[in-house]
Amino acid sequence: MSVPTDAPILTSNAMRAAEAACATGGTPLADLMERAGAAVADLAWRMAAGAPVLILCGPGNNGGDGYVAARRLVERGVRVRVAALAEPATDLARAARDRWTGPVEALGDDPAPAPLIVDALFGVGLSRPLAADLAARLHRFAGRRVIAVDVPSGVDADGVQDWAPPLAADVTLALGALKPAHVLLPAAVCCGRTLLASIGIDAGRAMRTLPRWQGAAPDASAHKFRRGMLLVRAGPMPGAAALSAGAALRAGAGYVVASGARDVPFAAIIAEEGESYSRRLADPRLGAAVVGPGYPASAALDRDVAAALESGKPLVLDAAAIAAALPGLGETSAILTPHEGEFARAFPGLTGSKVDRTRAAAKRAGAVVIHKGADTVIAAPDGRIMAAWPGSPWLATAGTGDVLAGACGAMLARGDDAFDAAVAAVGWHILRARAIGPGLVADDLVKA
Ligand SMILES: NC(=O)C1=CN([C@@H]2O[C@H](COP(=O)(O)OP(=O)(O)OC[C@H]3O[C@@H](n4cnc5c(N)ncnc54)[C@H](OP(=O)(O)O)[C@@H]3O)[C@@H](O)[C@H]2O)[C@@H](O)CC1
Ligand SMILES: Nc1ncnc2c1ncn2[C@@H]1O[C@H](COP(=O)(O)OP(=O)(O)O)[C@@H](O)[C@H]1O
Ligand SMILES: [K+]
Repeated sequence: MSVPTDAPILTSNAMRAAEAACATGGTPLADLMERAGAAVADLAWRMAAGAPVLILCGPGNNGGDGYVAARRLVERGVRVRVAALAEPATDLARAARDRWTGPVEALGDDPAPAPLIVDALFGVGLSRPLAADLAARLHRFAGRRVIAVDVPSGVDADGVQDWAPPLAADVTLALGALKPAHVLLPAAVCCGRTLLASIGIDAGRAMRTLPRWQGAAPDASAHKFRRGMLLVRAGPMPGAAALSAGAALRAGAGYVVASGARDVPFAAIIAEEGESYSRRLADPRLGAAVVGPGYPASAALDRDVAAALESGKPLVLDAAAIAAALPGLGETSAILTPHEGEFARAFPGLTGSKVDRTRAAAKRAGAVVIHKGADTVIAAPDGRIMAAWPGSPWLATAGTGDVLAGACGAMLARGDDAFDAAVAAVGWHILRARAIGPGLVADDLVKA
């Protein structure tokens, strides 16, 4: 499973708007469909490697892409059959169908499978779950290699509904831009490897997949304080703060103070008595502070969060510190790092896809939100979104969230904009997890 890095993502509505803008700008929609179908054909030609191909066409423009691909594949000498669910229902699809000169079988007659199936039944226009009889028909193709055109048919492209597609894809070719379904669970796992055919649409930069993390080496003028000084506040489970502090050093902070933690992973971490916390917050060299790792809700947490907010420093707020800080967050530059349960508690009543909910939470809080999980979504209050699918499933182990909070602190302490800091920290976290792989424990992210 993979998606292209630093690639645009559009919802179905935004896609239609981009499509319309293209048409207004002088590119007819038929040209877009021709480019889409050509890209599908090119991929199918490579994947078929000489074997026959069966293209399943739906009634809309997704089906239109299928007819174009069929024509293009025949031109390249591939043995192609087409099976249609229904007659084309749009002018574009009808025109594409009319230029396909081969026979069209009926999907309802259960056509024989081929080694490669191209699923061009439904794309962003799916308006309800697939009928049971169609799902049963598609199940019969399971086990063949499958290319999904735009999205696997049956998936809600916007990622709001968790409808399951009957036929998971080996490769999904996203058209114009990725859609939320390519980066959100449960659909993302059904897409296999997602590729992007940009087909000349201007997809903007508001919502994207994570860029590959590339930590720049410190420049010649660097010194420890300029690289960022970070304070990590320990709670009743000081091991969590120790992991955060260690991660911050590894992620590039120049100077890390752990307040109230004794057993820190590196001698280079300044482990201080908890009493010096408020004094440290006032240190003019301090770039940022982390509160929350290993610190359950309590009056003490409330006091520590209040002191952190009072300091005016950029903050990383994790776990119970998120809900504790929200009422007083004001203009504080902050990154909030909830997992699903913490998110639901801190931001009740939000609906829509994980992207919609994370965007709304960032706006409500006026802070950057890293909504963690296998399909991590990062949102800024100004609407910027970054989707981190697929991370590394080896991160599903205790303490890795503490490591992420520390990495966020390092990026904030060096002066990054909070959204850029969150993106860099998530990228660093995933890259390190992938490098370690099987058997990863949170300490490895810090020590390895
Ligand atoms: N964006 C771009 O730039 C480009 C987009 N392109 C392509 O267009 C695709 C979007 O096309 P689209 O809008 O025509 O919708 P599509 O997904 O084909 O399906 C709609 C049809 O399905 C029907 N229908 C819906 N649900 C159903 C169900 N459960 N069971 C049965 N029927 C159902 C629905 O009927 P209705 O809901 O009205 O009953 C309607 O007839 C996009 O994904 C991409 O592949 C490229 O060609 C070029 C550039
Ligand atoms: N299945 C998964 N695939 C990829 N990343 C995951 C998965 N499960 C959890 N993660 C990541 O691991 C981290 C876990 O954080 P969290 O739940 O706060 O753990 P802890 O509180 O024990 O430190 C997050 O960065 C999350 O995105
Ligand atoms: K499809």
